[in-house]
Amino acid sequence: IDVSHLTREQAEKRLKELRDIINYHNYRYYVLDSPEITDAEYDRLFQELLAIEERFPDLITPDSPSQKVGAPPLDEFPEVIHSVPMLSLGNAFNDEDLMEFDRRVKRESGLSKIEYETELKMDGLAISIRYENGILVRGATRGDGVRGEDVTPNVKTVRGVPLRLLIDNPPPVIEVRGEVIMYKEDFEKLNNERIQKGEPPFANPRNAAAGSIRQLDSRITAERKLHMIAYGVGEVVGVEFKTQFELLQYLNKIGFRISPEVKVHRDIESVIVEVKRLTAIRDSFPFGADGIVVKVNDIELQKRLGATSHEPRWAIAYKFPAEEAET
Ligand SMILES: NC(=O)c1cnc(N)c2cc(Br)sc12
Repeated sequence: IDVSHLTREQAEKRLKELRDIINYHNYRYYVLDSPEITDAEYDRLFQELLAIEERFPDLITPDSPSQKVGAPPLDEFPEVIHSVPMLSLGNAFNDEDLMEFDRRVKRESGLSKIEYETELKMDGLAISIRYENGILVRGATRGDGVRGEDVTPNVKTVRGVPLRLLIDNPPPVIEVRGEVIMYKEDFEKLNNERIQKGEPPFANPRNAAAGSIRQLDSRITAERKLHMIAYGVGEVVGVEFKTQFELLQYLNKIGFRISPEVKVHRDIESVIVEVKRLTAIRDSFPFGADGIVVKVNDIELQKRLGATSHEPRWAIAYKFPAEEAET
């Protein structure tokens, strides 16, 4: 695409337009799963942006879509300290465990009625992405919950991760947490390629996602077709939420994929019905899901219940029964 006629001022204006247009179409395609333009039209826009940035490299901004294709390899990952620890979840394996969870929440809160929210538990790698004034500034792995690895260049390549939040007046700080996953079909294709090349196949999509996000060369990460599904927040300054359900709607609005099948329940009995329904359709999802996360919906109550040193008291993961070995 010939951009030689552009003055610097015209280039700056056109780059801003292209960033907004391309970032919007990324959201349509990877988050809403409903593209408005063809891949060819998208590629033309992307090539125009690259051509202008090549002529005016100092006009490249951190939220440019060109920053999603990866950067030269690192020697190692810097360390990140999570100001809000990334906790893991306690497990429930049957209805009685869920009833016991409900009894414990009622006992600890002194309430006789608890509203719950359910989401899928994706089988991937937990990631925390920090945005300052709407710009992606850091992506980190969970690590041990307090110390993780800075994998920012890699996180930028993940589908469904916006480099700039899609709202006009973004909060000063928001850390979005979610699971980086690889779709089952992309996992199969990747393993076939690896076997063709005499490389060891990955054992499962979770290992493939973890191995891909922890690549020192983020250009390799960019080829691995990773997706992110958001499910919570860490440090937040300047925005508040009343319920978990509202938090998820906000995350979706600012540019993230969220779990399919999110529901609010007036009691644990309703949760148990939903657990049965989702267990029956567990193989229908394009990514690995290893259970259902059951959360107290009211954020104020979540805070009151708090957490142990490594698990929240306001959430539990119902684990799907181990799948019978494929015969
Ligand atoms: N929907 C959710 O909250 C969710 C989904 N998938 C996961 N692997 C995890 C882990 C934590 Br901790 S929460 C959560």
